[in-house]
Amino acid sequence: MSVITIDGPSGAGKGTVCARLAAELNWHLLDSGALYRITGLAAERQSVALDDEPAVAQVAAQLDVTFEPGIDGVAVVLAGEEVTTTIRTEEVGSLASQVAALPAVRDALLQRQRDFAKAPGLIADGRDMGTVVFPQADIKVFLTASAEERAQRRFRQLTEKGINASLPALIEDIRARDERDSSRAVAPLKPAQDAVVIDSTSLSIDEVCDQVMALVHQARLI
Ligand SMILES: Nc1ncnc2c1ncn2[C@@H]1O[C@H](COP(=O)(O)OP(=O)(O)OP(=O)(O)O)[C@@H](O)[C@H]1O
Ligand SMILES: Nc1ccn([C@@H]2O[C@H](COP(=O)(O)O)[C@@H](O)[C@H]2O)c(=O)n1
Repeated sequence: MSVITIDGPSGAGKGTVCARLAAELNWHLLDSGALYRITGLAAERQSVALDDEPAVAQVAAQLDVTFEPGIDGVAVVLAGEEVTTTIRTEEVGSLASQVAALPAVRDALLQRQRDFAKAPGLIADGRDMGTVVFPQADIKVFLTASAEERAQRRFRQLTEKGINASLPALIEDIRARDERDSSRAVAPLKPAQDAVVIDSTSLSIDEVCDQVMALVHQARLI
């Protein structure tokens, strides 16, 4: 059973690339950010203060969540309610990065993430997949891009959905999230020592996927 980890900052293209690779290889997919987003949302809905670490960790440990594959992708169902779109908002992203800074929350989600590793293989998307969750992964990629390019991508993504967005606000938000994710004491966002760094600032999605597939062939995983 092989594992490929793709870590990196928000908007670098991890989710897009991981989904394509998982489909192409017919492997399992772990969107670890979704677990932190769901934890943030569940804590807020249960009126749990985000700085109450034991209480938020309990929310994380007891998440009543299912991932239901369908024609339009994977539906996320929290306590019987579909929250697929809700968890993708910038607001929930911010809740996620707050709860993700709590060590007890990360501990509570660790085994749930490792349980996604099943034959024939797993593509794991996150911030600490190669450093903490799957340190023995066969291939580790750190996918990055400039903050301006990542904000532009997010801006296009939101305006295509008809959602009003401000580019300067998105740049600021992305920088704040990078700072929070990189400076936290536990599992900070950083490339694993043995990661291959891919800067996608001027690469297309296809070019990034081709580079990762070249690593897959080089490692003879398929
Ligand atoms: N190389 C690329 N060139 C242009 N656009 C891209 C590229 N990679 C991804 N995108 C677009 O950028 C947006 C963000 O990509 P994606 O959601 O995959 O990033 P992410 O790293 O998973 O972000 P997050 O961690 O916040 O979920 C999407 O609209 C996607 O289509
Ligand atoms: N392995 C991970 C994944 C995510 N986070 C935190 O969750 C936030 C949301 O993640 P997305 O990938 O869905 O944008 C992210 O900003 C991180 O704070 C994490 O800590 N570890």
